[in-house]
Amino acid sequence: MTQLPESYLDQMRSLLGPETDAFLASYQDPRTQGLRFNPLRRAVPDSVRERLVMEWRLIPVPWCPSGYYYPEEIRPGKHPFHAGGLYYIQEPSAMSAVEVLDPKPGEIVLDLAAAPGGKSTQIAGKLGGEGLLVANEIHPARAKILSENIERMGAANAVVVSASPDRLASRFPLFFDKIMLDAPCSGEGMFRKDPAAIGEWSPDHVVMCAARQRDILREAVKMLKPGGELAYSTCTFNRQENEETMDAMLEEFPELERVRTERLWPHKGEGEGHFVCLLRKDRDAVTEAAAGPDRKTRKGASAAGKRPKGTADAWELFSRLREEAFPGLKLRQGEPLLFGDQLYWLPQAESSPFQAHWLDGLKVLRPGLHLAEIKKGRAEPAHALAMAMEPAEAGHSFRLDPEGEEAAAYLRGEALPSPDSIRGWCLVTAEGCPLGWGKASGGWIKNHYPKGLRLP
Ligand SMILES: C[S@@+](CC[C@H](N)C(=O)[O-])C[C@H]1O[C@@H](n2cnc3c(N)ncnc32)[C@H](O)[C@@H]1O
Repeated sequence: MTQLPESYLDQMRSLLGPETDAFLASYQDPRTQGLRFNPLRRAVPDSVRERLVMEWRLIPVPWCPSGYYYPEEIRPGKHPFHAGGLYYIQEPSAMSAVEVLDPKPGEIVLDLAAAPGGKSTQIAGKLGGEGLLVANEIHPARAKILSENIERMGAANAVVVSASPDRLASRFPLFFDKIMLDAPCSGEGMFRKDPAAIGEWSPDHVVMCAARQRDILREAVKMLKPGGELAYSTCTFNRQENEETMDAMLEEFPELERVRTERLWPHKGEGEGHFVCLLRKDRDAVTEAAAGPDRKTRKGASAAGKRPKGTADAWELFSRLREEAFPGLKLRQGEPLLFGDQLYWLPQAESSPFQAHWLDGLKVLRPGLHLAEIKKGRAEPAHALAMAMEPAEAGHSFRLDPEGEEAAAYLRGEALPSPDSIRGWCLVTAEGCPLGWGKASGGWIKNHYPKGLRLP
């Protein structure tokens, strides 16, 4: 491993005292690998997960009930269950922050620095389809990966945007019950996993990261409802970016209180380093901002019962497709929304309506669940819809053995032979996990697995 900078070693000695040797010795340990099962895959029998736990020698992660360590030689990212969103591969310590935030079904949650989506997909799993997740990532290319991961895991009630924190704060003052801020940091906890990160580290970089974190936190506080909770996390060890950043926020915002702080250390548990602190905003906090986004419904904005004509026509075409191909489809509270020729289902939380025009002017990667592409006089089902469905909702589901050659062929984009009796759209599944769409005719299933996702 690359030599650690002397100033970093000094910092760790003053932070850890007599524990420093044990900490430094942990750099010689192999890095840990983790995966987290997706609670949204309700149709997958428990026996399937139990079998994987046995066959892959998975060991539970103590701080995350759905998390497991897996041995280095297992390659879960290459298995069809990964494409089917049965689990998300995530560094085990990183699973702790959402457990501390503890989102509940029905809540309105923001993940402010969300790509590639470890914490967002964990939040979506805990919401269980009820409530709303706004997942934001400032860098557009990373936001695309975030959106793909949210789609793969079948989260129907997630909106994905790419905005700076101040831009988002001006749209959503006092709107969120819970906020996750997994902040950009100096990444000291990643040195073992990613030795290249060592080269980017310097005391000045720590100072810059701490200043940036405080700027982002100020915007996060503006978006938190009175009584709401904010989990701040980093994968770094120094006090400036952790305790001192929290102290500065508590001093600046008297309406905040510290609920709990957790630190995970590589020499004390199995995993890289992580810091998490949960802050709560006083229920009676007096704020100057008006609660919630601008509530005026603008002309042309979608609102239940007053759909613009384009949306109404697209919804009609989608309804025909739904009747024919997935009559059992259950959509939670929400409303249809047409973006160009793409039809989405804008999710709604019971406690607070979300209006489409609040997204105007923001870079939106996904204004909710992508239902269909509208083509001339017909609707074609979206891949995201397949991933958010259970097999029982589809008119036809075509079951593949996840270990078999046909599942691999489907994920490579190949057509599959099918019984003559099946015609039309069918959901391709593996042990209750959706993989994507196929369209059957004449004894073959035409492959509709997206080209960009196909495996070599
Ligand atoms: C630690 S990573 C987030 C990891 C993510 N939460 C997960 O669990 O997969 C921090 C993210 O913050 C983003 N970021 C960088 N600068 C930012 C800024 N000024 N405001 C908001 N986010 C920023 C980075 O692009 C990066 O994706």
